[in-house]
Amino acid sequence: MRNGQQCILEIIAEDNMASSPAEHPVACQIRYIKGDLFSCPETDSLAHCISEDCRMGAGIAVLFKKKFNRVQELREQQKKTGEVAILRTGERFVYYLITKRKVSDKPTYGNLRKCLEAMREHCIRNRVTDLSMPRIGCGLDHLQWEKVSVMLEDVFMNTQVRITVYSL
Ligand SMILES: NC(=O)c1ccc[n+]([C@H]2O[C@H](COP(=O)([O-])OP(=O)(O)OC[C@H]3O[C@@H](n4cnc5c(N)ncnc54)[C@H](O)[C@@H]3O)[C@@H](O)[C@H]2O)c1
Repeated sequence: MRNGQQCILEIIAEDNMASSPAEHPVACQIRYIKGDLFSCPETDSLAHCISEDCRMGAGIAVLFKKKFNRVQELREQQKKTGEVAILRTGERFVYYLITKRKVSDKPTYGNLRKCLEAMREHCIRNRVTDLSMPRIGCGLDHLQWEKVSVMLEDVFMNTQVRITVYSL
């Protein structure tokens, strides 16, 4: 026969299961700000897209290279398309989504998604709560923001990560 305490514990456990994230997905709402990405709080982690060779000769990547440099450190991580190279600087992480092999290639939505999933796993493991980025993949790389934003919301659903997207 069960004692009262055990019974209460079992009810709490059932209650917790009923409100599990799988049954009540927590939507990821992207916040939009018009302005320079680098005006975001210094504690926000940052993300943008590059190619495997880590050449950052055009677009917003040039600004990342100027601000953080450490290109050799990024190259030494030897990340491939679909993965993410990462720098830690102060309290923030800077994510370099490797969305394509060469600078002259164009990324696929599938590879961008793999990069976002890799970044999500790192964010979760490292308790990243605030992540700022430009409209990734949608400038020189010609992806469509309507599709990329839906993908971002989907990948970061059920996480504690608040995403802010800056555009000029
Ligand atoms: N030769 C090269 O090195 C070369 C060639 C092609 C592309 N690229 C670069 O471009 C590729 C990434 O393309 P992408 O479309 O993801 O990026 P992107 O075109 O650099 O930028 C994405 C979006 O961010 C916007 N943006 C630019 N500066 C700012 C700012 N300060 N604040 C907020 N928004 C801003 C920009 O207008 C665009 O809509 C990478 O390969 C990267 O290295 C380099």
